Amino acid sequence: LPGWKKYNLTYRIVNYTPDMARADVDEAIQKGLEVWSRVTPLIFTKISKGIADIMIAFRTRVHGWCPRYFDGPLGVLGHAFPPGLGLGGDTHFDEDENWTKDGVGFSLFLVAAHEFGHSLGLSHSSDQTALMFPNYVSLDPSKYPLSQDDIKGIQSIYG
Ligand SMILES: CC(C)C[C@H](C(=O)NO)C(=O)N[C@@H](CC(N)=O)C(=O)NCc1cccc(N)c1
Ligand SMILES: [Ca+2]
Ligand SMILES: [Zn+2]
Repeated sequence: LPGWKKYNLTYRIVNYTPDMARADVDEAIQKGLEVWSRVTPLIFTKISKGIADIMIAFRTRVHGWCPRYFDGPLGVLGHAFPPGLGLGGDTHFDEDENWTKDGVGFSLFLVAAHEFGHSLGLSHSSDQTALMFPNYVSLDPSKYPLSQDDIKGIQSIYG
């Protein structure tokens, strides 16, 4: 199965976007993870140093040893690697985007929830109502962003 072999996962926010208050970034990431932990036995624990299962960073263009790169404003908003050692689970957000809590720009919460779907083993869905649909649809973040398709997908990995 393409998932993690454990339910207790750690995450670390390696750096912060200047677009938002740190507390708002922490909250958006935590809520993005909660979207998935609500429907699975998964437990996420935040650590502030060392190597976490899910390393989260804001990057631009070619960055570090990451095999994928970003494309400036718009287009690709983020990418995440499927479960595994090293880069596995890691999530990068394109710092050339305008990240926001509830204003102009892209909702960090919504994009994070989508990326974490990848970090947990999901690929894109053709269901237009799914969070894992390839294209960003600015849903009202307060609404429950998971569709039945998302729930079926994640529960097929983490029973
Ligand atoms: C080929 C991939 C590296 C594309 C990349 C993605 O899917 N990352 O997970 C991405 O950033 N796709 C954009 C596509 C776009 N510019 O509309 C996106 O918004 N993905 C994040 C997203 C956020 C929230 C909801 C949904 N459905 C998708
Ligand atoms: Ca971009
Ligand atoms: Zn995606």
